[in-house]
Amino acid sequence: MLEINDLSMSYGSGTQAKVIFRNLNCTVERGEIACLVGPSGVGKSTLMRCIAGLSRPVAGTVTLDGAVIDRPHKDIAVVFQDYGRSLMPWLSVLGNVTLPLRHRIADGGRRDSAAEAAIEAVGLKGHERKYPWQLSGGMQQRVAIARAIACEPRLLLMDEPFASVDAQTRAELEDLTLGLRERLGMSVVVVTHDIDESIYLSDRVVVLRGSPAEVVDTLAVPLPTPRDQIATKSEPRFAELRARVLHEIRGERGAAPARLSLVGEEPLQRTSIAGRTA
Ligand SMILES: Nc1ncnc2c1ncn2[C@@H]1O[C@H](COP(=O)(O)OP(=O)(O)OP(=O)(O)O)[C@@H](O)[C@H]1O
Repeated sequence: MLEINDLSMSYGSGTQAKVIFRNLNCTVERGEIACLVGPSGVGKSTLMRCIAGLSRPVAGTVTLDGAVIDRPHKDIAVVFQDYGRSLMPWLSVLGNVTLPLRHRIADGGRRDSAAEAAIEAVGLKGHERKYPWQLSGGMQQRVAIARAIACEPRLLLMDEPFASVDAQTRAELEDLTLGLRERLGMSVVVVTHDIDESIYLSDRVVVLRGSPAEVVDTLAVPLPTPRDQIATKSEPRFAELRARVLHEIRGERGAAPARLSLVGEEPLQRTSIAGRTA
């Protein structure tokens, strides 16, 4: 559904040009959650901006169901880390969620209904008339998620969405994201620094490393669904995947745990950087 084809991106020009990534390839299937992980500064947010159509790559394409994305697209919604800056403090919860619908749904009643449904879906029913500053950080991020899903996107992009909330709220928002994907069937791409989170949320973890960055591995996550914060994270395969992702991020590929295929019912599926089974 989402295809990243030979994507190259750099900042600056001439001798000052800094190449962030070159000829990057990756795919995300319909209804799949993929997490992008990698060292700080590797280019994860830059890649997300290209996928969102907010930055123009210097070469290559991003396509959504075959259509080239070269500007913001109505079927792609973005949730950023900093809910404090992405919500409008002078608008109520309902006003914030309604905002992007103004250009899409002409009828005010229908617009409010769509926004109210999204607010209910993120568990904020009853808070419609409050302002962002009257809500906790986790609730504000729920408003940002409601605003994103109110548009019924085919692709939801989340850039370190839970980095600014406490651990308990983070776990709740992870489960909310999994539930929304289940209900709405959209594809989701998440940038996260939290390796446990990347495995818990993902169908696939995409590891970026290097300068220019490369997709050094794409790991299928064959953990049962629905996921559970305690049961899933207690699985031996969860610990194996965590070790594997950490090794990949650190560039210790040769040191990846040898027990991978010995624990659990099935060996972990390994896919190549193009997403093909290796
Ligand atoms: N607008 C810009 N102009 C010039 N350089 C930039 C710009 N945005 C990002 N960079 C540089 O591009 C590189 C990749 O940045 P990016 O924010 O994409 O990395 P990241 O992997 O998301 O980092 P982090 O995990 O720390 O958020 C960094 O060296 C950064 O300094």
